Amino acid sequence: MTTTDLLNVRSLSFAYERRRIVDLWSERFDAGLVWLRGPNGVGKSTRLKLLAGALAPQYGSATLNGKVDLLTDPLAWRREVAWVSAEPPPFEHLSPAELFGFLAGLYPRADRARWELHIEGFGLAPFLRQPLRQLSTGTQHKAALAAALALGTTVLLLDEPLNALDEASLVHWRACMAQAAASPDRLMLVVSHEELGVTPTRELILKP
Ligand SMILES: Nc1ncnc2c1ncn2[C@@H]1O[C@H](COP(=O)(O)OP(=O)(O)OP(=O)(O)O)[C@@H](O)[C@H]1O
Repeated sequence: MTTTDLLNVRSLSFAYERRRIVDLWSERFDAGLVWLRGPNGVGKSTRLKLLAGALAPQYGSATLNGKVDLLTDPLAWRREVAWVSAEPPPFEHLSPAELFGFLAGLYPRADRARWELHIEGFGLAPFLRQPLRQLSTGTQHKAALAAALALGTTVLLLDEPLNALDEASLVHWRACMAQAAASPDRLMLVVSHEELGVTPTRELILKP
């Protein structure tokens, strides 16, 4: 019997100007929660950006479920992959509710009921109608996480998701990661310098 990897990264390469940061990166991922680790500057965020389609690789590609290719099917790829960067979320003029409404129009399996559960879990109800730029760093981050978690994508890429989360939000976030670790058909790929607080399906440690 042959099995197909959920995510197959093949020789992905990227250089900022002339400095090669990601060099022929090949990796196979199954479903679950993967903790991507490594020292500062090793290229963790750059890898997430490449997989998110936010940076274009200079060589190599990646395939989802043996079907959707990063380079040749970029629109289908984007519908299957959500990314929350370590930066404040884009569209700072939108409120958390508007952010989800906007993203829900782009992702075919976005689920409002699931989003509402994360709004409750992260204690975001009082902030739903305020522009993101008026919210605290942690609240903006939670709004981005709540939206991303509800998009129903096959892959969720998260860069330092534990940053700026208060204790109550960490409890909810850890429950989300534990659920991701048990998923049979979705991948949550997390870059974090902090301990996750749950057991990942796999740890992937990058070396300089
Ligand atoms: N826009 C850019 N232009 C030029 N170089 C960049 C740019 N963004 C990142 N780099 C460089 O690429 C390298 C990898 O950066 P990246 O952010 O991917 O590392 P990281 O492993 O996520 O680091 P950290 O743990 O500090 O977040 C670093 O040397 C960084 O200086």
